[in-house]
Amino acid sequence: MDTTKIIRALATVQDPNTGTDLITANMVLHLKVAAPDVTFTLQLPKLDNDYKQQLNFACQEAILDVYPEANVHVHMQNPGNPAPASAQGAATGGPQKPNPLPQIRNIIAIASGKGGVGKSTVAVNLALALQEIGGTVGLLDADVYGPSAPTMLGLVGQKPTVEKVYGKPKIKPLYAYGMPVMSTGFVVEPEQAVVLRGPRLSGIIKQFLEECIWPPLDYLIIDLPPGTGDVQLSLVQTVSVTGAVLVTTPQEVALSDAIKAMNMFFLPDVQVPVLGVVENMSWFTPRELPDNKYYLFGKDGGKILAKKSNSMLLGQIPLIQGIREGGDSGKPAFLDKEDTVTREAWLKVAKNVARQTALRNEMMSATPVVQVKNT
Ligand SMILES: Nc1ncnc2c1ncn2[C@@H]1O[C@H](COP(=O)(O)OP(=O)(O)OP(=O)(O)O)[C@@H](O)[C@H]1O
Repeated sequence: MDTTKIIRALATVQDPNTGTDLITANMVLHLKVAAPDVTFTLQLPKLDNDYKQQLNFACQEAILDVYPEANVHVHMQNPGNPAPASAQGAATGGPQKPNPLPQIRNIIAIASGKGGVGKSTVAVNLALALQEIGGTVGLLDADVYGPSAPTMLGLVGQKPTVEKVYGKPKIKPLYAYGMPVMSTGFVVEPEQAVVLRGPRLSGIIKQFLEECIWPPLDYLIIDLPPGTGDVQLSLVQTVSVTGAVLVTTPQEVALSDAIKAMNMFFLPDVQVPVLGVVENMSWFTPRELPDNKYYLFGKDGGKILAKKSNSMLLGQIPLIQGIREGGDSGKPAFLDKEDTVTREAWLKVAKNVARQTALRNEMMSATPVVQVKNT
C-alpha cells in the first residue's frame, strides 16, 4: 500500500463545513499504513455526530476506492484536545532540548538567495492565503536587515507589549488581519540591525521564538533574510523547522544565488526539507490587458530550482502593479477580492504548501534541531 496514494485519496474528501479538502485543511494526523490497516486521526473543528459520521464515510469510501481490501480506522479528535505538534516529534540523533513551541504544528521558513525577489511578499500573502483555506497562521518577520512586515501589514509605528506569564515577561505579538505577527522591525531600527552580529542576532531570533506568546498555530511562517547567515543558523538551532519554501525570480542570476540558499538547508547537519519553490515576477500582465503575459525576466527559473531541490514548483506569481501597491499600502494584494488572478495565484501556492507539508509530515520524522557545537 502506498501512503502517497492514500494521501491523494484523502485529498479528494472535502470538509463539508468549508469545502476545503482534508489534506489542505491539515485535518489528517498520525496516518499509519500497515496493509491492510490504514489508521489516522481526523482533527475536527467541531463536535457534531452527523458531521463526524459524514466525514468518516467519505474517508472510508475514498480509501476503499483505491484499496478495496483496506481496513480503515478513523479516529476523531475533539477540538479541545489539540494534537501534539506533528513537526516536533521524535527527532533523530542526540538528546533533544525540550521543544519551545509545542503549540505550533508547522514552522515554515521562506528563503531566497538574494534580496528583492519578493520573499517578504510571498511570506505575507502566503500566510494570509493559508489562513483563508482554514489554517491558523502566524508570521515572524526575521528579515533583520530589511523588515517589511510592519509596512506590508499596516503595523508601522506599533510596538508589541510585554506581559507576565507565570512571573516571566513575555512578548505579545501584534495582530494584522486576524494573524499574530512579530517583526524585528518592531524592536530594532534597520540602521541598528546592520551592525548586529552573530550572538546578538541569535539572541533576538531566539527571543522571538521562545519568549513570545504565540497562540496554537497550524503554521508559523518565517520570513528569513536573503542568503545564508546567522539568522538562518540560529533558527535551525532553536526550533525544528518543518520545511523551507524557496523564492526565486525566473532569471539565471537569481537562480544561482537561490541554489546556494537551497544548499544550506541540505547541509548534513541541517537537513530541513524543501517543500517547494515559488517563482515570483514570472511574467508581467498589464491591468488593461489581463490576458497578456510578457516574460520580462525569462522563463523556467522556478522549474529548474524545483528540479534541483528535488521538490515542486508551488506556483508562479505574476508581476502585477497591485502586488507592489498592496505591499506599500498595508493591505496585501491577496486581500483584494476583485483581483481574482492574483488571489488564485496565491491560493494555488497556499494549497500546494499545505499539501506538501502534510506529505512531508507523513513521510518523514521531525527535522532535528541543530545542536550547537562547543568549540
Ligand atoms: N509579483 C510582484 N509584482 C509586483 N511587485 C512585486 C511582486 N513581488 C514583489 N514585488 C515588489 O518588489 C519589492 C521587493 O519585494 P520584497 O520586499 O517582498 O522582496 P524581498 O525578497 O523580501 O526583499 P528583501 O529580502 O531585500 O527585503 C517590493 O516593493 C514588492 O512590493
